[in-house]
Amino acid sequence: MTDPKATLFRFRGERLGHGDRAVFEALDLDIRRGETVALLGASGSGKSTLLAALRRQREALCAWCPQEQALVPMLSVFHNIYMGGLHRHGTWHNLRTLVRPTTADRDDVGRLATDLGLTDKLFTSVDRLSGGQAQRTALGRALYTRRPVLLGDEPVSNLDEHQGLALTRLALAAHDSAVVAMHDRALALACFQRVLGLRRGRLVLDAPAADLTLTDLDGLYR
Ligand SMILES: Nc1ncnc2c1ncn2[C@@H]1O[C@H](COP(=O)(O)OP(=O)(O)OP(=O)(O)O)[C@@H](O)[C@H]1O
Repeated sequence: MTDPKATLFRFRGERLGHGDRAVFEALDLDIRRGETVALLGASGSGKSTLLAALRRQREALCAWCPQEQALVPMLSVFHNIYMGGLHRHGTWHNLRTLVRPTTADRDDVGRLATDLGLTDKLFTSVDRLSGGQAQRTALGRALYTRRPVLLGDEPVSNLDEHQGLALTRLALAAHDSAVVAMHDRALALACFQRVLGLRRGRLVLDAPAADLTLTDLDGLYR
């Protein structure tokens, strides 16, 4: 991927769904490298289905932050974030980290935890975190993969407005490209270049965020 405008994701008349059930009957969509895309639409409109399909196209490039988080509750914030970087180390290093992390890894993950406001929770197990703290841990695990394309499914939905804005900016700054599903229309317009709007498995809006107002987005929820 040397061309900064190269196509990153491409769908042509594609059917996307779950087993026999089609969510998108015939999706046409291009997303180029370097774009930051907010994915909006009412619950059930197909955002997660589309994100999963994007991930299947470019799995090795994608930092994945799923809605269901899939954290390991009995392990610490440190270990859950560290899991995002398992692929960068050998099996022995990863096993050893479970018991006794190196200073270098503690510092590396610790810096990220500080950016996420989790410094004092670094060695707290995830089952003792608030919903927002757990969500920040899941975002940390995605950031720690250090892959160039962020795919996020409502990654800051449990955070207050200010923290949601700050951490969205932090996450976007750490990636070349991003596609992030959300319900916060103001966040979409404030942080992303392009907005895609879905309604019942159809792409009904595709426009630069700079050309849109909050009112333009209301139609997606009617
Ligand atoms: N595993 C599944 N099996 C069958 N149908 C599914 C599955 N997951 C989602 N669906 C259906 O696909 C449609 C789109 O769901 P999807 O999760 O993509 O929507 P969404 O826009 O991400 O919703 P939300 O905002 O609630 O997360 C819905 O009608 C949903 O019921």
